[in-house]
Amino acid sequence: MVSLISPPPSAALSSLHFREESLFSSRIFPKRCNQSRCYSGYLRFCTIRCKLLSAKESPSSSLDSLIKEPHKYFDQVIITVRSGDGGHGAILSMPNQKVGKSQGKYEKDKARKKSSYKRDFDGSLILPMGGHGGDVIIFADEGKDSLLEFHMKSRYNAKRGGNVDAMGVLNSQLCNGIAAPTVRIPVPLGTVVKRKRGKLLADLARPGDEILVARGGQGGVSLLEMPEHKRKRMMALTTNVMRDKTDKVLVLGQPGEEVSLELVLRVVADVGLVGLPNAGKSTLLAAITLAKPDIADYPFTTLMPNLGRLGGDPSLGAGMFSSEATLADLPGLIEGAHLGKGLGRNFLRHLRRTRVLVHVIDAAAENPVADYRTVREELRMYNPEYLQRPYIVVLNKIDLPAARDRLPSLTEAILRIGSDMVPSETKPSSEFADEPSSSTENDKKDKEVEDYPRPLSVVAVSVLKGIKINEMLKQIRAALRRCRDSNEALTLLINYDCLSSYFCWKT
Ligand SMILES: Nc1nc2c(ncn2[C@@H]2O[C@H](COP(=O)(O)OP(=O)(O)OP(=O)(O)O)[C@@H](O)[C@H]2O)c(=O)[nH]1
Repeated sequence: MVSLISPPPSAALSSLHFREESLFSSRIFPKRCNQSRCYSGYLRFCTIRCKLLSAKESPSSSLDSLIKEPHKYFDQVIITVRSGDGGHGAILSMPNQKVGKSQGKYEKDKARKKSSYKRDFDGSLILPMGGHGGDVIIFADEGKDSLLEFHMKSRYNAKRGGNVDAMGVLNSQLCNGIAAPTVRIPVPLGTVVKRKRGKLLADLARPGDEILVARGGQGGVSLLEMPEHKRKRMMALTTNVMRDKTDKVLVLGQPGEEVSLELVLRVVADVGLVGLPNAGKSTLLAAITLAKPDIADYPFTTLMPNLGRLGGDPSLGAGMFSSEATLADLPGLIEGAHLGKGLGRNFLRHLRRTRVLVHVIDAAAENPVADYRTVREELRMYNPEYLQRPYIVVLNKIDLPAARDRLPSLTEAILRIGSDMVPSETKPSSEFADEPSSSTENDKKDKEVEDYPRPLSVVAVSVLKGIKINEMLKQIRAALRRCRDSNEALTLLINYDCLSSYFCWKT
């Protein structure tokens, strides 16, 4: 017997075992019980306890994995919501109101008062209804920044509506059942709500945007039960007269609906910072906004997008606020990011809403031009539309001699890459331009990259040492303004088109 209950291998299990043993010896088994029966009972007890413990442990272990790798979970989740059922109506009968001639004025008044039921504008009786079941609404809340909490709680149920609280007799005091409160679920700005593996329901991009995802059940109606000879007269007063037993289903409240939803967060930012790991994106964000991202000298310090708010440019006077913008610092991209390497694919979707991209390059790296091409290529492979966005290139770390010395040739090489085709015979003169074109395979790849527009500008900075930060800010704001202007022009063009087609149609 001792060998059978010898301590299990793992420490956790052994502590469990010894806890069981102490229970076994002290409380559960009476001293006089037969030994073999006691033991089998003990084993059964242990099994039940172990099952209970493992059932209790499982959520915490999944919680641990969430805490360890929040970047994998912060922007996508599946939740289930259920709206409340409607409350039930009631089956009522009319009270006896025989007012005899012998009754005095007081009794007559009382009887009249009693019969002053709630009536509609056309004089028909209003019978109480069961309360409406609670709706479920998802709304965009500026105070939220991730979907992580939905992994801990993924089910939301609204309450059912109240029943009509009646004792079976119609009277003027009867009220509708109480409507259940709406369950309002806050999500971060930029959350897209979809049916699980189904159609898109809403894109909650602005504060206050909301969507009703599950409508509460309607409350049941109340019915009047009448003897057959009185029904005809009563039906002139209300249609809710019960004719046969099958009508009773109308009294029951409608059930609520249950839906599984997929929530996907797409960060809302005007400017997206992209680049290889360690290029200095987080340092840049910290240098120009009040954001406090993690910064360290190793790749993938940034695990989740960081957001920062860029203040307006005071030199623009009243137009200062038009130069405000939100910046998103995304985790670094590496080659193969579009296929899921590194953290890339998880975050590339967060560029979707950006208007301008800032491509940060470590100018002191071994081959900054190749780094530049890698990131452009990853963007192209993920979504070619990303390469059509206006962007500026920031050559960072120019405080380091390695970067400073190669700055002119580096800038030139980068400005050569772009859709304003360089004649293929013209060999670039810079030290970097030769390297990727050494094989035909690479030639093809370069061509594809060079099919895309050139950067609006290339600025050399040191975000750590604060060198040329203002010049960079000027370029970012200029790019934003350019976007805004082109958007306005587009809107004007559309409006003009609409107007002209309207006048054509009129004439
Ligand atoms: N010398 C110098 N170092 C810099 C500069 N900017 C950033 N660094 C350093 O580069 C390292 C990486 O900076 P981060 O801002 O974390 O880089 P990141 O691009 O956000 O990196 P990931 O989080 O991996 O994407 C840190 O040690 C920074 O101090 C700069 O202008 N000059």
